[in-house]
Amino acid sequence: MYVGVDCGTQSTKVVVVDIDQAAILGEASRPHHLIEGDNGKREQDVSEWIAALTEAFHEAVGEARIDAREIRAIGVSGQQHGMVALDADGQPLHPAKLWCDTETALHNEALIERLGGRVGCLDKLGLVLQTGYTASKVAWLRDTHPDAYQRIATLLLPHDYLNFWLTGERVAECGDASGTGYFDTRTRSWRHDVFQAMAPELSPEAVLPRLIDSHAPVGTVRSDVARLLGLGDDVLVSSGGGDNMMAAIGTGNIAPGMVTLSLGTSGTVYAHSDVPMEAEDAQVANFCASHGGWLPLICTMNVTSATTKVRELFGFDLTTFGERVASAPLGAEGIMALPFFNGERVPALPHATASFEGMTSLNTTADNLCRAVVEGTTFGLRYGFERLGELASQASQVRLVGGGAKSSVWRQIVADVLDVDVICPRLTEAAALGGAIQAAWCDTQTRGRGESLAALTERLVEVDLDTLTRPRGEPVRRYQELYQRYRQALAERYDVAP
Ligand SMILES: Nc1ncnc2c1ncn2[C@@H]1O[C@H](COP(=O)(O)OP(=O)(O)O)[C@@H](O)[C@H]1O
Ligand SMILES: O=C(CO)[C@@H](O)[C@H](O)COP(=O)(O)O
Repeated sequence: MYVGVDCGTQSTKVVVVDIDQAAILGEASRPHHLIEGDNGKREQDVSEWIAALTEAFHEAVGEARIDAREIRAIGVSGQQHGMVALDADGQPLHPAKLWCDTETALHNEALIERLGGRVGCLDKLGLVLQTGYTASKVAWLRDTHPDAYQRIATLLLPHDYLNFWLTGERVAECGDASGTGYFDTRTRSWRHDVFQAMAPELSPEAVLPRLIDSHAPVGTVRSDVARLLGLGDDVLVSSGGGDNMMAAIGTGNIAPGMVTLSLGTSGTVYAHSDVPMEAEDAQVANFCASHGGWLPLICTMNVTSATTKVRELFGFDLTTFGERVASAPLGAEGIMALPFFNGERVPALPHATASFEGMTSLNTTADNLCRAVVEGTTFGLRYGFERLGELASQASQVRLVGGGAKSSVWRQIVADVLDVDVICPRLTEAAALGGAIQAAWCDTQTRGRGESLAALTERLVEVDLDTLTRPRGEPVRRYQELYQRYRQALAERYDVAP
């Protein structure tokens, strides 16, 4: 029996998987609260992650009707890029600053310049720093909270922190480490020189966690945590990884030829690559995968965060929201949303704000505004999909995950806007499933059975044929025109090349 945990932006999900029966026996989630500020601040209290994990774990195990002592290993997935700065006692020095925090955008720009611009970043890191990466958050802490900064003993990412809570070990792995901004994604190693340029008072040898391979264990669960969760002795914790890396595993995207697209708080599009990607476009992040290989990725900051904002304005539940989107005509009668409620990463517009264009006294209806925000976020993903070049365009099918993938009308909009077949895995909580699969891989590698990751994903990742959605001729053509209008708006308003 294996457990996968995914600490996303809005909630922590837990799944219980029986790999012998190839069955998902239980799943549960608990929400987190976001600490927001007008200046782009997006933070979370790490104790909420622990509480959510613990509660969701008990519920998922209960639903699975198993004894928790049957669990052999746990794999943890986490929202990428967040900064968890710990003191010498392992206590957080500040709430976790999240991937979607844009308060640190100016620090990011300064770091890029310090590293020698786009060329210097590529040379040192194999990717160009983007708003939200961990490095700018460390620089921000140094500027704004020098006392806390001076006391940093360990710098972890969100999933590293949960691994630390589970095991007491301060460890990192290459997939999530790729998004720190002080890690060379080609050689899969920390860049101490880059770290020191950003944080000269700290010793990288001391504060950066030990790197392990994706299939290696972080350690075993500490006895007090084992008691809290009802686990037996010697429960392994696998390396885990960033949520996109783990969702790659959970969608079977571990070899070339497949694309995963996530409609979560963020929107992401990514594909496996056997070699590091030398992207022309700085917006493509050449991340390492958490299963070996690389996972070139683009990320937009406004997907369900934007749709939720509009949905809640009208007081709609998810079902009503889906019905309203479906009942508005394609193109929302001329209303187009640039949904940058939280700035944007791709395209790089950290200070942008959201706008709805083309509103008149006749077309300004709740239905049209709901449809426009879904279409606008999907246009953003098409922009990202195009940046991935052949890696995306050669895919014959896109695997759709994240909360928004549960909406059939949104699946159709994605298929029509991207002009590609889309399908969901049976478990759309793909990052949590990826955690459980990686845990099984780690356990069987460590304890003898030696099952390959490919064999495990083949057995455990199942697509849901009922969700297969194909692009339709006329809507594809109409969305092509509307996407051009979206690009035109980006060019006029923000100088993004058309
Ligand atoms: N049927 C649906 N239609 C639109 N949005 C949905 C639907 N179901 C869930 N969501 C949204 O998905 C989001 C959660 O997605 P998830 O991938 O779990 O996010 P994260 O991992 O970033 O926390 C929530 O904002 C939720 O409102
Ligand atoms: O920053 C990125 C990817 O680079 C985001 O994808 C985060 O990893 C958050 O993921 P979700 O909470 O939206 O799943």
